[in-house]
Amino acid sequence: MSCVVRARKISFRYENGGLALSDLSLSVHQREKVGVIGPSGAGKTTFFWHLNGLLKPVSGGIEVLERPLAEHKNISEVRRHVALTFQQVNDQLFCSSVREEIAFGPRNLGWPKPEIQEAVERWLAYFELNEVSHRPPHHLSGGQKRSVALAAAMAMKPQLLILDEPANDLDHRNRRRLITYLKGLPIAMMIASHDLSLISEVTQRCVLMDKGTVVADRSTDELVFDQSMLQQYGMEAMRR
Ligand SMILES: Nc1ncnc2c1ncn2[C@@H]1O[C@H](COP(=O)(O)OP(=O)(O)OP(=O)(O)O)[C@@H](O)[C@H]1O
Repeated sequence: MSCVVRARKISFRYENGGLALSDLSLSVHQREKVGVIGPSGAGKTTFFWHLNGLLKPVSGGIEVLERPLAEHKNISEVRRHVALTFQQVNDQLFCSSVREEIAFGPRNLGWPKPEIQEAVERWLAYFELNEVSHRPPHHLSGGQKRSVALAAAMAMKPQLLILDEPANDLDHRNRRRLITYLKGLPIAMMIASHDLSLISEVTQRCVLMDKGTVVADRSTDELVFDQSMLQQYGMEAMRR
């Protein structure tokens, strides 16, 4: 099966900072759902920002759909395939209505009107946003904002959806809804979260990061219950 994204030995250092990524290699296949866990500061967000070109590695390389990032026409093309949703959902919403927010990406890509309309209707329905479709995203609840950000990402038909702490600000009911939505999306996904139960419900494979690199890459069912492994990295495993 071909890879949606492949990182080959990437390293990165922030200005004035230490090494945030160190020789990190990882591949994700089409339709594969992968959890990314690790202690705070392990480099999860930094890694995600490399996958759609927001940051560039100082060494190593990233391939999207089997082509190095530099060989894609431009960075917008990469971001069409690899949709990143931010930890702070407010950073992602800027249009005057939910409808506009979902239409923004497809419109920017120059899609014909009927296709844009179809994408908007499809994702409004999937994320149960019809009732708020004319409201400004900034006036919605945290759960609804999260859904709008996901709908806007999905409207561009990405091959890989990257979610950074998607359940951060959600109450129980909205967290349950999010899990159902994510399980139903038939595309590759990478989810960074400290919520191991969410990771175990949505993903089949899980990588553990520490100090900017991958220290374990196993089936989610094994890794999230591995008390001795997770304890080494200051994390608490799930209990059966
Ligand atoms: N803008 C920045 N400038 C300098 N150092 C940074 C910057 N952003 C992150 N870092 C450092 O890079 C390392 C990796 O941070 P990153 O946010 O990627 O980790 P993380 O695993 O996503 O953490 P968390 O689970 O808390 O979200 C940390 O040591 C962090 O302090």
